[in-house]
Order: sequence, then structure tokens, then C-alpha cells
Amino acid sequence: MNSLGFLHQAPTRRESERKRHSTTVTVESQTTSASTVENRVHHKRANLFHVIISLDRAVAPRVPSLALHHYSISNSNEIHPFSILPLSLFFLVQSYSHFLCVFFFFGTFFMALSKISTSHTPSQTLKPNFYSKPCVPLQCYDARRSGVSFEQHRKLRISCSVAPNQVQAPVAPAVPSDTTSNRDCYGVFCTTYDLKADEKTKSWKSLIKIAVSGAAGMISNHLLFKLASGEVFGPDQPIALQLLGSERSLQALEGVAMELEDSLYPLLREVSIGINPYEVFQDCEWALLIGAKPRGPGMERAGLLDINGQIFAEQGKALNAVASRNVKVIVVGNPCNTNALICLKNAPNIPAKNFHALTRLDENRAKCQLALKAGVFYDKVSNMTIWGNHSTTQVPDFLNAKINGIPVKEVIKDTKWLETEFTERVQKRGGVLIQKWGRSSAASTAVSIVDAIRSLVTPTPEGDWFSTGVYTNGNPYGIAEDIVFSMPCRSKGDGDYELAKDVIIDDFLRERIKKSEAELLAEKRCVAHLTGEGNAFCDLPEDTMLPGEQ
Ligand SMILES: NC(=O)C1=CN([C@@H]2O[C@H](COP(=O)(O)OP(=O)(O)OC[C@H]3O[C@@H](n4cnc5c(N)ncnc54)[C@H](OP(=O)(O)O)[C@@H]3O)[C@@H](O)[C@H]2O)C=CC1
Ligand SMILES: O=C([O-])CC(=O)C(=O)O
Repeated sequence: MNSLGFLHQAPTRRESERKRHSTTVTVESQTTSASTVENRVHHKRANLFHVIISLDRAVAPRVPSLALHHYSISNSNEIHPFSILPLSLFFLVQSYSHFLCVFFFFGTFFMALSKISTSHTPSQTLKPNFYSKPCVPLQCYDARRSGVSFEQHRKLRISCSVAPNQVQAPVAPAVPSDTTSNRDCYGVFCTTYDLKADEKTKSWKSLIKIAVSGAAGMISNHLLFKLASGEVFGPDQPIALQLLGSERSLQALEGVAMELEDSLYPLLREVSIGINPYEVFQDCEWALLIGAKPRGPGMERAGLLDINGQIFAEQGKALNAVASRNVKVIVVGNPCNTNALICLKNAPNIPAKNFHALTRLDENRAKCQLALKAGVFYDKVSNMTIWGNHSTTQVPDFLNAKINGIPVKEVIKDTKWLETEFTERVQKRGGVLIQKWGRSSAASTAVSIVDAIRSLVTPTPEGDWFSTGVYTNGNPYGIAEDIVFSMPCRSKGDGDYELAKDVIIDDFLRERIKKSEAELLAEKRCVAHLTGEGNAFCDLPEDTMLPGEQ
């Protein structure tokens, strides 16, 4: 991701937005539903301005300077009415229409008086809340809907591909009665076609909302198209994609949304983009949290934990506030286990069991290595557990894994290979890939996210299980409580899971599991300030690394 590119484009974007705001500010003044006394005062004045602007539009062709005046009025909340008094005097002298100009003169005069009469109060300066900020109508609409603080909404930027000149000026954005409204949407998804009527003609399930963070990143670039195609949730499951980006990636996100549009997926019913998690996570039933800062050269792991932890603490709070009460959360952004822990701790109203850290990629890598060694196809490998952290301490479990239903150790007799080469290959696969490819695994990660979701929405085959990082409370394996640890799970296909039984743990496996557990407990101490457990204390093991770090 070339963040420099985004920075470079930012001023151009701001410039175009400034111009767009200047054309719509009259609409804002009219539609502002000010609740405070001072806002009401301002609101009245804004209406008077509107009358005057309408009047002087009528004569503007004859007085070119008026065009300038429109611009300054529309760009400021604080133009003093006296500033246009000379102009109205000018009309009084010049104009052919006495009625018009007398009206114009007195309108201006009374406005000036109203300004004086209120000038002693602080109400003259509108606080820079969301409503007073220049915004396109869609933004105003979105802020009203979710009922979160103005401060949060100042960051909001849901975009729509309707060009500014297509936005019909004074349209008061109505407060929707129905949250399935598709107005906060992108491109063709902004059209007003009757989605519900359309869906009645199809034997589809009801629409589900899927939020994806880091949506302009590499993993998402593969994942989103898989989600939209129906291969994840099924061919009868329409979906809405709610994509979270940042100031940095907003323009790229628009590009992603355009590509989704152009793909004409029938099951993709809505796409919305934004940079405010409180907006983007609204009512989502799945949250795929991919966006995270990569660990740069010289950055301590503790620093990475802190920076990314803050992202996941905020996103946990947002999920807690606005997501579906039974949202399933899959944390991909690294360090994913501890990020998932931070996220769930900040979302106390969502069951801790609903949070996952993605270790499915590690499971797939392990299956691949075992299949290659045994000379069988991948699908013959089952019961593959990854224990622990998504890091180089993870434990690919060859004790419980099976090939063609037979324990791996009976098929691959080379125990030394299993204990050393196999284990290390899986632990460090991400790093080797980065060395060759120059970037971290994106396509295979996207595939593994698909696998992880499908494992939760389809029943697990009899006798098999899958790996996912989940909350350890109540686990039967003796793993420390209150961390997110990868363990073997089974699902009935309802989105929920149970920990697998019939798992053997020998001394070798136990010792490895303990090492990964110790690492996660140290990570947890290091983010105590983000989980509400007091002061952080970082004593991370020296060799703690992500799979991609070497
Ligand atoms: N668990 C697993 O198995 C795997 C996990 N990963 C992890 O997934 C994550 C995403 O990988 P990938 O898509 O390849 O990465 P990219 O760099 O392509 O995209 C990641 C996104 O993260 C966001 N981001 C970057 N820096 C910051 C920051 N400082 N603050 C907030 N957000 C930021 C950016 O989105 P925006 O600007 O919109 O915020 C960016 O688009 C990484 O953390 C990676 O380590 C990768 C492979 C496997
Ligand atoms: O370290 C990274 O960013 C990549 C990663 O997690 C992996 O490949 O497993």
C-alpha cells in the first residue's frame, strides 16, 4: 500500500470538497435542525440570507460582483449583514424595480439589527459540530441516523458516487424510518430501485451486513470479491458490504467500490464506504477486521501492540455500540490474537465467544506440508490443529492430525521431520513468502478467511475439526484463561462453535503449547492499558515474531 500516494492526492480532494460545499451550503442552512437556542438564532438568519440570495440571484446577471458575494456568503457562517448593506443601497439608487430594492434594503437592515441584538451572546459562533461543518447532504443524513456523538461524526465520510452537480440543491435529508435503507451507499447502490420488491421475486435469505476494515488493503482486494460472489455465504444469501477505510485510503476505497459495482454480482445488494467505525459497523452481523499498521523497520513489538491495540480498542467499542448483538468478529490484523482480546474486552455487550483470531492460514499451511510429505492430496488431511498464537511460537499439531483418517505419525514415520522441519516451515511460512514475493500473503490469507467463515456457517464433517483463535475461558485443555488462543473447534453451521473433544496432548505438545501461552500472557500484560486491566508492563519474550517476520 502506497500511503505516500494517498498523502499526495489529499489536497486535491480537499480542494474539490471545498468547492462542492460552497455550492450546497444554502441547503445546509435550510435543513439544519438546530436544537439549541443559539442554533435557532443562526437558523433564522440563515433563512433570511436565503431570501436575499434568491432575490439577488434575480438581478445577478446585471451586477457581476454579486456572484462573488454568493461565494463569500456560502462559505461562511459569520458574514455580518452590514457587509451587504452598501450593496443594497447601491440597488436602491440603481435599480429599476423599487419594490425589489426596498425589500432588499429593509431585509438587510433588519438582519443587521438582529445581529446586533444577539452579538453579546456566545451563540454567534456556531460550535464546530457536525451540522455546522460543510457537508454533502448524504453526510448529514448519516450523522443523524446513528445517534453517536458529534465528535465521532466529524470523522465521518460515507461517500456516494453521485456527482456534486447531480445533487439537487435544497433537498432536506429525511430521517429514515428503516435501517435497511440504501442511501448510505456507493454508486449504483445509491439508486432508489425497490430492493425489497425485487427480493420478493427471489427465493433468497434475508440480507446480511458484513463490515470489513482495511478494505483498501491487499487481503481485502481478494476477499471482497469472494464475499460478493456468493462462494462464502451461499448462492441464496444476499449481502451488504460496509467497508471501513481511513482518510489515507478513502480514495482507494472508492476505487474498490467501483470495481465491486462493475462486477455485477447479483447477491451484492449494497456497498457503503466510510472512515468512522461507528457508522460502518452499524447492524453488521459479521465484522472482518483486517486493517492494521504493519510492523516497520526498527519498531518494537511492544510499539506495534500499542498502535494496533488502540485501533482494535476503538473498533471494539464501535462494535459494542452499533453492531448486531450477535455479530461474529474475525480479527486478521496482526498481532491478531492480542488484537482480538483487546477488541472483545472493549465490547462487553457482545459474547466473548464471538471473537476469533485468524489462524486458519496456519492450518492450511500445515495441511499443505503434511500432504506434500505424505504424497496425498490436501483434502486427505484432517483434524489439523494450530495451537496458540499466530506467531512463530504457534504449534502445528501432528499428534492429533490425520491423513486418510489415520494418525499422521503412523503415515509419516519421520518423527524428527515432524518435530523440526515441519513445525518450523509452518511457523515461518509467512516470512519465506515475504522474502520471495516481496509482500505478505494476501490471496491465501483471503482464502483462509473464507475457509474460517465457511467452517462456522456449515456443519463440521463428522469426526473432523478446524482451528481458530478463540477466548480460552472454560477450555478443557488446561490453557490459561482470559486470552485468545488457537484451539480445535467444531460447528453445527449456525455461526457458533464448540471446542473439540477427543484431543490427545502429550509432553512434547504440552511444552510447545506452554511456550505460546507464555507469549500470549506477556502480550496481554503489555496491553493492560487497552483491556481495562491497569498499567501495561511489557516483558515480551525476545524471540516473539509474527510469521512474516524473520
Ligand atoms: N492472521 C493472519 O493469518 C494474517 C494476518 N495478516 C495481517 O493482516 C493485516 C493486513 O494485511 P494486508 O491487507 O496485506 O495489508 P495492507 O497494508 O495491504 O492493508 C492493510 C490496511 O491496514 C490499514 N492500515 C495501515 N496502516 C495503518 C495504521 N497506521 N492505522 C490504521 N490502519 C492502518 C490500511 O487501511 P486504511 O488506510 O484504510 O486504514 C491498509 O489498507 C496486517 O496486519 C497483516 O500483518 C496478514 C496475513 C496473514
Ligand atoms: O506477518 C505478517 O504480516 C504475515 C502473516 O501474518 C502471515 O503470513 O502469516
